[in-house]
Amino acid sequence: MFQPFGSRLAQAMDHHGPLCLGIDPHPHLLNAWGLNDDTAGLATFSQTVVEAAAETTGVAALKPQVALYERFGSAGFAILEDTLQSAREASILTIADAKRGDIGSTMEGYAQAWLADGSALVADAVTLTAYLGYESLRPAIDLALSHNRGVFVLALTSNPEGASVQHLGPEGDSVAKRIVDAAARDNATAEPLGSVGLVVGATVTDDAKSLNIDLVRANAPILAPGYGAQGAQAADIRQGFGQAWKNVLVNSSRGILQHGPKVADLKSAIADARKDLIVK
Ligand SMILES: O=C(O)c1cc(=O)[nH]c(=O)n1[C@@H]1O[C@H](COP(=O)(O)O)[C@@H](O)[C@H]1O
Repeated sequence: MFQPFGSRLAQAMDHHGPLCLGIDPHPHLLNAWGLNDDTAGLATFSQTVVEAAAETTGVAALKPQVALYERFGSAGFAILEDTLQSAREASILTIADAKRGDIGSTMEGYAQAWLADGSALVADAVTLTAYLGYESLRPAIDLALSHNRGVFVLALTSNPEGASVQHLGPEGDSVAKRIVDAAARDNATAEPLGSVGLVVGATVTDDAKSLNIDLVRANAPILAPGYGAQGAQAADIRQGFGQAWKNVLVNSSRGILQHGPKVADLKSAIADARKDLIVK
């Protein structure tokens, strides 16, 4: 793992395409897969998704949704650790979707949990929220960069409520724009792609334009959830991101997971999504 996260992700996207498969073990999905909503069901679900991703070309990264493990307490975290480990063994990049954020001194603890060598929960990258200010995330950003890992900072989220905070600010200087501009500074010299990623929902690309946000200059991997279950369509996402599309990692969770529990069916859903997202 000698290359920066941004380079490793760029390589994975060149090979697999732009799909990030979210591992979101919702109770209703466990039930639909014929599993109990318990830790045994959680473990089977998670291992099946990793197996499907490992057996096919098309998944540039796996993004386990931490909340849906956390609901089982320490037993859920143990399964998350195993899931991250299995993905590592299959050489698939992992993004822990933990959405962490805190004052700098205690942010260091979250950074150690998700980004430090040897931590049981270590992932290639973690999602962060900058509500306490972008610079409060510095311990995680610095640890990520020094350990060839990455972060994805929420900028413009896919949910309709996000605008009530993220669009605030004088014209041309919204909260979201400030976050993107701050990431751009951290990524300024990185090639081919920075390791300080941004989350920009696939459903809100119009907002990025109207808020005058320059996603190309950010030189950031852009995690774009909203494809599939939240309704964003591939052609609109490509068009919406414009020149920044080459840096976009499109997440789909329920849209693909609903095709389980058979590995073969998950693999064909992955192949369909890949085909849908890639323009030849
Ligand atoms: O950080 C995220 O991944 C995220 C940010 C965002 O703006 N919107 C969003 O949906 N997500 C996550 O992306 C996944 C979307 O799942 P599906 O709607 O089932 O594809 C969930 O795990 C969400 O928590």
